Amino acid sequence: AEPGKDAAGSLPRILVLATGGTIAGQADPRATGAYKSGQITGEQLMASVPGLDKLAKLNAEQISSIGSQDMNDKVWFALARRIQDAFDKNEADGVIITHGTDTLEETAFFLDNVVRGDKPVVIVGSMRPASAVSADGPGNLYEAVQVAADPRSRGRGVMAVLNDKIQGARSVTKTNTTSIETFGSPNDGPIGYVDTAGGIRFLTQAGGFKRATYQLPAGEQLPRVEIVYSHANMDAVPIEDAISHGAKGIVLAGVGDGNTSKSALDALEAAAKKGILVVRSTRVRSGFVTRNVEVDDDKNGFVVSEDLNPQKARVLTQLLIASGVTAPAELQKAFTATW
Ligand SMILES: NC(=O)C[C@H](N)C(=O)O
Repeated sequence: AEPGKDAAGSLPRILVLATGGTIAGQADPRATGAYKSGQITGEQLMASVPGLDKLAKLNAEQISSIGSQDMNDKVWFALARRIQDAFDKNEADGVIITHGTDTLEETAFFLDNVVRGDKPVVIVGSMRPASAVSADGPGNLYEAVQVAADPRSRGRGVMAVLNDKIQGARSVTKTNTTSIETFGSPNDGPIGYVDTAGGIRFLTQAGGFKRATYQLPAGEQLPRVEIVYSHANMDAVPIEDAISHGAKGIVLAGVGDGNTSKSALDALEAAAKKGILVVRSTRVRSGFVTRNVEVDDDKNGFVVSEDLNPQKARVLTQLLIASGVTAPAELQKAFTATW
């Protein structure tokens, strides 16, 4: 069979789940420069890109129409359930999620941890609205379909496809506020490249790491986990605030190797003693937070986030709390990428 086609020569079936974002954004003709996310439906988006029908059989559904700065648990749960249902019933050979870029990495990581099976899930967005000069959405959409439709994409977890790069859910992060070259993987780089004319080149083996999968908690809500951002002259107030608002977990966006001031560390230690899951991450863009080097994690009862940035460490902390994991060794193991 030709690449992307099954033995019968039919095109792969790709389910497109639209959530909004700038990729679906449109400038208001009366306003200069400003635009509103989530104005164009998934159906319209797919119809606007020539040639997609030669790559796959596409079926678009609208899950939400929001800017991803408003992304929430309700949409996350709807996405996870719809994807799992489509895979379990063999309704689709791959899924594409159109999404805003602001929280794209968090949705990618959440789905990477809850969706079972090895069929491709691709998340795609754009930095410019459809109505902008040199809009990047159409090319990103075309490349997203190329990746989702390719059998070599199986067993790679959730992938972010933007601006010719294919990046893994664990490592991808937004690195620039406005540039179309914004998504990067500071620790390990992309897992592949895609070009609308030249096709796909993967740089890593499929199935490179086996992610755990967590059950979706009942209801539409993940436990409250706060991120506390450390800085010079840091005190305990933000941690005390998190505790007073019922946080079940606190992620430290620490300075350097996931560190913070003595008074803040003492407050985090007190929180851990109260049964709040404390995870040390870092505001630093690359590297790994190392256990028991600058901070005595064993004594304090802390977990380190390894290579996960604060916003992703928060997602995993929520899933661990929701799954009732409490053993320190199990909590720490969950943060270590097994590849
Ligand atoms: N480029 C974008 O998609 C930005 C937009 N605020 C969003 O995240 O939905």
